Parts: sequence; structure tokens; C-alpha cells
Amino acid sequence: MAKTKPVIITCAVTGAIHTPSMSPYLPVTPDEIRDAALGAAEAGAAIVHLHARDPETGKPSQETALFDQFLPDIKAKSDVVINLTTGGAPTMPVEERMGPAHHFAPELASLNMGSMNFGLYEMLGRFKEFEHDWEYPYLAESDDRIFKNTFRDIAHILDACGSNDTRFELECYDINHLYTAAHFLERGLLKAPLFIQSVFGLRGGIAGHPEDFMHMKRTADRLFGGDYHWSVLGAGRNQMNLGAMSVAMGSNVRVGLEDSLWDGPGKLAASNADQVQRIRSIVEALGLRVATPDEARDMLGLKG
Ligand SMILES: C[C@H](N)CC(=O)CC(=O)O
Ligand SMILES: [Zn+2]
Repeated sequence: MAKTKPVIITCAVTGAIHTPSMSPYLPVTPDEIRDAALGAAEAGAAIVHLHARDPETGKPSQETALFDQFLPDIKAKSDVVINLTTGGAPTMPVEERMGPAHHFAPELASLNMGSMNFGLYEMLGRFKEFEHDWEYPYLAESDDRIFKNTFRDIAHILDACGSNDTRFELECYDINHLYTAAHFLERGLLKAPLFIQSVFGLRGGIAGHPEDFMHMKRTADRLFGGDYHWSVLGAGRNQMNLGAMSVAMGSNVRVGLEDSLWDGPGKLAASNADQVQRIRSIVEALGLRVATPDEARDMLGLKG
């Protein structure tokens, strides 16, 4: 019987979209981000996806000096794979967004495969629940938010970071992003095996319905054959149900407070490690096992 591949768990510990006012457990300071990353690795994450924040305001920051306050510690205390954001925050220009990944030359960097209207969670059929929240600026202001990543921006990041042998977590928020990945593979700026992170449930992207899920998977299988590793990120309430579907299909999964603040209905996650532990228990309940950082390196062809 074919040996089942271990499941790669990625943990995105803080991100740029959620604000400290939304959860007291959101890591903000360099020490909090370090501890969250080490806790997630301890719980079973093979990869940690990292952003930085201004320790005073909690606002997203791509200051390399801030990353420098947690990266050396994480590397000294863990062999977890480091994945640095090139998405930064939607308001940042491409040079600012890609700064840390270009400077630190990590094994992995995230890369959004296109431009899009970048809302918070999709809320189709549930707007009434959110309507009263609308007076909160962070929800209304996301009505104007565009994340810009043109073909030229993407090519620039692929070229600049790729020349450091950094490989990419390709964030695909919709079907068209898969075709953009196929385009850059054909253009020789992307090398197989690809690491496709399908993002479900963000307002402006594809929703989190099982039909959407299967449509993304079928399209990726058609475009990339077996020469890619699929991972699934469900935003907000989609995190664990779509995560479970992904691992049940022998694929990989991303969790973390960047993507969802919850640990079960109505309960704020007290740590990133809690979410890693929850998805790990699902993986092991299915008779599968989680990948170690070195197994993830082998599977994804990372420079180590
Ligand atoms: C949905 C996630 N916020 C996607 C993300 O992690 C983008 C990035 O950092 O480049
Ligand atoms: Zn991110």
C-alpha cells in the first residue's frame, strides 16, 4: 500500500489584518511573535509564517529591524521552517512588502498570486449578524481595501527572492490565481514542485463551500498534475472544517491567528499552539501523522 505522505502544518502566527482590539491573544511584540512561533513548532507545525508589528501600536510593519528581534531566537531554539511574508499589509507598496524576505533570504516566502479586493471574512448569508458591527472602522474600511500585486510585482518578487533560493508559498485566493501560477511556471520564474496555499473564505476571494474547495483542487490537479503540494487555509470559521477536508484528502493545512482568531465556535484561541493542537488531533484521528520540519524541506525542495 502506497506510503501516505505526512501532513505539513503551517502556522501563521499574527498576520496584518486582525487588530489587537479583536483579541487579547494576538501576538504583537517581537517576544510574543517569537514565543508564538516556538509554541506552534512545539505543537507540531513544520512551518511558521511570520509578519511583524509595531510593538507600540500593533500596526503591521515590515521593518527588518523588528524581524531581527525574533528570527535569530526562533532559529536558535527550533529547526522549524521560516516562511516570511511578502504580502505585508495591503496598504504597503511592493518594495516595502518584499523587504524582509529579500533581506533575510528565508527558505520560504508567501506570495499572493494576484491583486484583489481584500475584505475580512466572507459573510454571505450572514451580513445581518455583522451589520451592527459595521460601525467599527476596520470592517467598513475594508470596503475600500485593494491588495495590489500586478504581474510585474509578482515577477519582481519571484526574481529578487528566487535568486536567494527562496521558494514560495503561493497564496491562491481564487481560480484565476492558479492560472497565474501556471503562467509563471511556464515563464520559468517558478520551479516545480509548487507549494499552493489555497485561501478560502476571505471577502473578495473564493468562499469556503465544499464545491469551491473541490473546484480549486480539480483545477490545480489539471494545471499542475502531481508536481505540486496542496495546502488549505480557511479564513475565520472555515479554518478547521476546510482544514479537516484537506488532510482527509491527503493534503496539507495552514492554521494560526493570522487567518482565524477562533478555537471552536465563539471561543477566542488563547494561542496559536491551541489551533495547531486542534488540527493535529484531527490529522492523528485520521490515522495520519504530521510532517517534521525536515520532511517538509524534502517534500517542498527547500534549501535547508
Ligand atoms: C490570507 C492570508 N493573509 C494570506 C497571507 O498570508 C498573505 C501574505 O502574508 O503574503
Ligand atoms: Zn501572511
